[in-house]
Amino acid sequence: MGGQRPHLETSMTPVRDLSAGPGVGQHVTGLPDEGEVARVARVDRGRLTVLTAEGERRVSCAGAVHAGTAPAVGDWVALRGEQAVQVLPRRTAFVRTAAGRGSGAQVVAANVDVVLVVDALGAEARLRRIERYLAVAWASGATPVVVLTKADLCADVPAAVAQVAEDAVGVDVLPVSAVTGSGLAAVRELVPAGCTAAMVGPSGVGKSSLLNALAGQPVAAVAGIRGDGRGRHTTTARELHPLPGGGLLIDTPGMRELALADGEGLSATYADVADWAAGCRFRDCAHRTEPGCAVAAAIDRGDLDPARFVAWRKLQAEAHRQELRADARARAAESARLRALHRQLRARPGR
Ligand SMILES: Nc1nc2c(ncn2[C@@H]2O[C@H](COP(=O)(O)OP(=O)(O)OP(=O)(O)O)[C@@H](O)[C@H]2O)c(=O)[nH]1
Ligand SMILES: [Zn+2]
Repeated sequence: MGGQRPHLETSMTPVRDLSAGPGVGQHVTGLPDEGEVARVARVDRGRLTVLTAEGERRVSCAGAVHAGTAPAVGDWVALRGEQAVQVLPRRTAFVRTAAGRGSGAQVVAANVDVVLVVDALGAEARLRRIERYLAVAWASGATPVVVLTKADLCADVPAAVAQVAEDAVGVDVLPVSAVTGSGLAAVRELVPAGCTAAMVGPSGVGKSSLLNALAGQPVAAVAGIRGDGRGRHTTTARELHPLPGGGLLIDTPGMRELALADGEGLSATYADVADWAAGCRFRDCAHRTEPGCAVAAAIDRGDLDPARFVAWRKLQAEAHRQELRADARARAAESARLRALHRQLRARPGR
């Protein structure tokens, strides 16, 4: 979704970067409205909780913001006084297409660099489920990493990691335990200063525990010890959490529900790409250098985001690999049958 970063006045001293993007406190030029920028940490009913160099603030949205792009967690907004007057261009965006009814696409998190696809090692790895989250992550423009929690409950961590790694082509897979702290350092390294990460994954796999462990303090309520039943975040209203290393971690209910809402699977996520591909001249078009390739044409015209195409192709390749694996088993069975037949023929006297 490669939006342009706003041009920054380089003579200004950066105050503190609230992880990659315009430095907080810097002035942003090249925008209709000049002003201080801040990072959206929460959105409720049109009011924003934003992080600035001075700390957390609550601001309202100016009319122009109401009319234009609705701010999401992770957005950079230009402030004027106590109002957000503009949403700055996004680098990446997690989009939830509202099922049915025409409320359209909703951005649930913006400017995420790394997506932690969280699943637990305690139970059988859910490969299809992880794939679905990976598809959504790739589509956002961010880079996914699989984080397998509850390593302390797993008897053979390397084997479980290898199984997921074999399936999640080109994606790092990291085991971690919020209980023993093993693997936490490697996850922290994924979210250094200047980086914004977000978590996706089903309920109960340990996302809140992971966030607390990474933050080094309890910022999110963990199942079983959240007492008042008044919702997930009991100690803070933020959905964007600064980590000790300088990075930021987004944990918002919208992200948590993302892939579950998208149960129809990959074809629905990438229906547009499949539509373009159906228009190629050759039925077996690989969408590389073939003449009459409708996908390449759509990319050239700017109708199809190349990152989205790459994501789609990765998933296609993965589906193809699964088929080949099934095929290989079928071929092995077939050649065993033929070998047996040949042995019988050779053994037959008087050929
Ligand atoms: N043994 C072990 N248990 C863990 C670990 N991480 C989380 N848990 C437990 O797993 C349960 C769920 O943890 P949460 O952190 O609330 O999971 P969540 O993904 O945030 O769940 P939701 O808030 O429902 O989305 C809790 O009982 C945790 O104590 C871990 O690394 N090891
Ligand atoms: Zn093509």
